[in-house]
Amino acid sequence: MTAVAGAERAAGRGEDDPILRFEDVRLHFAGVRAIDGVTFTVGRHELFAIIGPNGSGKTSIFNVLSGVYRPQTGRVVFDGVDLVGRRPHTIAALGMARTFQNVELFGNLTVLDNLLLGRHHHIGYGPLAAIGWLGRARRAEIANRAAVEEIVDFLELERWRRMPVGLLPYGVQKRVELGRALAMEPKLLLLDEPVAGMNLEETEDMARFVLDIRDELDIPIVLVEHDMGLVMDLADRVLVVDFGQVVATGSPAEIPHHPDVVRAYLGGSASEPPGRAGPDGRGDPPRPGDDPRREDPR
Ligand SMILES: Nc1ncnc2c1ncn2[C@@H]1O[C@H](COP(=O)(O)OP(=O)(O)OP(=O)(O)O)[C@@H](O)[C@H]1O
Repeated sequence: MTAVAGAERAAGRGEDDPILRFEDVRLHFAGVRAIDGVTFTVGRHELFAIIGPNGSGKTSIFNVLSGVYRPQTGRVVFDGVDLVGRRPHTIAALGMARTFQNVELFGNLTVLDNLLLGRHHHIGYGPLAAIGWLGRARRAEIANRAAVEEIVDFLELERWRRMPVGLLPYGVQKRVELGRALAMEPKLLLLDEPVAGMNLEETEDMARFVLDIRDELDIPIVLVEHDMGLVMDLADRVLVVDFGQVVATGSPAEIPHHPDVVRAYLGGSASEPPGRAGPDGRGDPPRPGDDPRREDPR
């Protein structure tokens, strides 16, 4: 970790000049209020987690951030640029990279080629130069390959670098997807359930890489994750949403004891200890389908 980044996080100074402002955003689908007036900021050195029961609006927030959904009202300001109404590829080019709940890679391409695809915003030359393999195209290609090799090194992917991604274990595929997002040299990384479906060893590896991205690469991260142990271990701050609204925002130490958070997860009183689906990192994490209160209209 850079000493500056750590000190700034500890002092909470990331919020004075946040990389991201999500301001009073509302996104409705017919009668469903997927996001209902949510506001938060993410600091420039921060690992910010979003948690909530199934159907509470987490993915919708990611989809608004990355331009998949356009909110009816509210502002999303990323590094000084208003994102509402911009297309996903424009937002990606502005420096917001995303991984998905399910692996979205080209299974028949090698690890190296999948990572190179993440560099397409950095190509910087036209088709003629590419056909002629002219100076500019050649230099860019060499630089892109060097950048990709650094990622291979950083994420410890050496032994699989020339293998088709489709043949690799699931945990490695998720790591390649993370690598492809890093290949974009993002200013902000959105991680959508990065350890979903992983075994313990793969989860521990992923946790280590996520922390290294924040601390060594100094890239701020927004994390949506059902694994509460992971969230409480990694996050600087946690936002809890339910029914599209903010329940609480606070440190991992504060959140499990927040009365409204306990109520949101258990539907019980604040004096009840967090239990099976409690956000304390001790109980089983809530899984898709766990929440009996909601029908998914999709
Ligand atoms: N495209 C859509 N059309 C209609 N309703 C939608 C759409 N996308 C999301 N919703 C609804 O918005 C609400 C929030 O859904 P969202 O997927 O954001 O929740 P989530 O917290 O990510 O859930 P999970 O933890 O299960 O992934 C749900 O009621 C969902 O059914």
